[in-house]
Amino acid sequence: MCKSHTHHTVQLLVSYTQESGLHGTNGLNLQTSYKNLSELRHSTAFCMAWRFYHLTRSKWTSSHAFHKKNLRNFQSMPARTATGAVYLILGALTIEAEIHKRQLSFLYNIVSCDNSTILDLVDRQLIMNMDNQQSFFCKVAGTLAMYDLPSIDSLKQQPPSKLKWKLSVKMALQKYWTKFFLEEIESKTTLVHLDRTLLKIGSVHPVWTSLSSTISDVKKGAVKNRLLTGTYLFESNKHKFSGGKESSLCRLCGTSNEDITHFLLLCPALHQQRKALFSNLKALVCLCDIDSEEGLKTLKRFQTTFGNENVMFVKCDVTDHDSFENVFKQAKRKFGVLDIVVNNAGLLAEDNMRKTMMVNSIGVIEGTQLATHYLNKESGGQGGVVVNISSTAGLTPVFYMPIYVASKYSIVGYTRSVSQNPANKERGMRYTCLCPAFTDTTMFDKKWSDEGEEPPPGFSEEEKKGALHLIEATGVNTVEEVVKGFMTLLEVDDNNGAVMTVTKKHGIQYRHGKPLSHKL
Ligand SMILES: NC(=O)C1=CN([C@@H]2O[C@H](COP(=O)(O)OP(=O)(O)OC[C@H]3O[C@@H](n4cnc5c(N)ncnc54)[C@H](O)[C@@H]3O)[C@@H](O)[C@H]2O)C=CC1
Ligand SMILES: CCCCCC(=O)CC\C=C/C=C/C=C/[C@@H](O)[C@@H](O)CCCC(=O)O
Repeated sequence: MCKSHTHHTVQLLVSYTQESGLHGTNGLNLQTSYKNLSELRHSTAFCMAWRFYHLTRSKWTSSHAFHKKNLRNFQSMPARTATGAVYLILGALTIEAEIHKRQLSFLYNIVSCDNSTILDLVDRQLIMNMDNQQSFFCKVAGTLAMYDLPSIDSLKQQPPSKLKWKLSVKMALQKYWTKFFLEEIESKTTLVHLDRTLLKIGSVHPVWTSLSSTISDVKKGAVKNRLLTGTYLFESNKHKFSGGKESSLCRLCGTSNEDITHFLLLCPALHQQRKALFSNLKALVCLCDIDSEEGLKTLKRFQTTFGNENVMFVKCDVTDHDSFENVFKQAKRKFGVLDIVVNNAGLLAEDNMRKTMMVNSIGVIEGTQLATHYLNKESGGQGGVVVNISSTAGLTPVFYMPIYVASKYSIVGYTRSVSQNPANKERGMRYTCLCPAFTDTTMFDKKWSDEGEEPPPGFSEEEKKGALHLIEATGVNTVEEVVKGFMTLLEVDDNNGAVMTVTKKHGIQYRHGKPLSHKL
């Protein structure tokens, strides 16, 4: 069969097979489906031909495109899906790698055979033809180098067992292409919900392996896959893309805009499904506060929601190193692994400069250092995220609370600086900063809005007036609004160094743009 004939025949065969029911959404388990197609493709003369012939650039390009399209179709992924995700989720090799695999197997067969005529021919080729780009030996030498495999000479001198060679080739190909695609998807914002640690060429992502083969389950898998790869179209996307012509309201509940947060966490119409799914998830929370009375009240509430065993309270003073470290020790003892630390303790006491700086500034720095030690991959942790609670008063001067402002500015500068540490990547650490404006909490006491009350300690009547004026101008966040910003900081995993404000007027905003890589 001539090579163009082979190429065309294989493309046709594959297309017919997909249309005749091999496709995952027709009810056949996707893994089985992909395996069958690979077998089919490999059993034809396709690879036999390709391992020797020099294909034209356009044939290569069309083969790559054809192969990728097949993998996308299998997984019901739209054309806009990031290439790396198409391969990594199915764990599939590229067509180039498939051909390399066969090329290397063929090489092994000839260099390890005991036919002296063939071996002489190999020697002659190695002397005469290594500069000829079209020669099999020249090509295969390049393939060996690409995958960091032993040279032809060393293979000839000490051929490993066939099994060992097959295994080395498989591992080398998987390693190379996993790295290649992980690098390719690193900066893809559409893939923020995809856990990189589950992606490996050679193994199928749980989004496919966790499904049964029923048609409805395979279809659900396709939706999950689109959510993971950022290609699912929510009503809010349709609204945006249609220039406002289509509604952004969720079709299930009809009350809020449909985006990923609404769909996964908030939509009341999906409450039952969520309850069933989330009941298996454990939210392990360690609360700590200097005020044990309030702390224990909150513990009770959390126990009702998350279960007695999943929450704990440790009394602590964040200005005291040992007291603060004790929280990390106790939490680690009970829960095993720590992955999120929120440095939230703070106070407003303009009449006590030292206390303000100790709690709001030193306390946060201490908490960040302890978190780095207890979460860090290099010191036995699994990596994680630190959220430091500053304030909009950490970004703008406020004349009547300069000490509070100083303490909150320091958190922004400190968090942005530690986030630039080049070691964070290896350590698996990221650091973020949340800056809410006035928010309806205990700290935002009645005295700020009630004209009849005395000004708070450390404030004159004049300063209180200034505060009320500012509060009126900026508005007061609800706790839920701040929580939404907080959850976004936790969930978006490429936001190391992010500083987020939450204000009544503008909602969630990132400040300072995307953090720059280390500038010094
Ligand atoms: N409520 C608001 O308008 C805003 C608050 N923030 C910040 O949010 C954080 C939380 O504040 P809120 O919930 O509003 O106030 P809150 O007063 O309810 O919470 C602060 C907590 O910190 C604890 N704390 C104080 N000193 C401590 C110490 N030495 N060791 C351990 N715990 C200590 C307090 O006991 C209290 O439970 C604070 O850092 C605050 O500065 C930021 C912007 C706006
Ligand atoms: C009253 C209870 C305690 C106060 C706790 C706070 O931290 C509240 C925030 C304090 C001051 C807020 C100032 C807000 C200023 C606005 O102009 C704001 O919109 C500016 C935001 C700064 C920025 O985006 O760069």
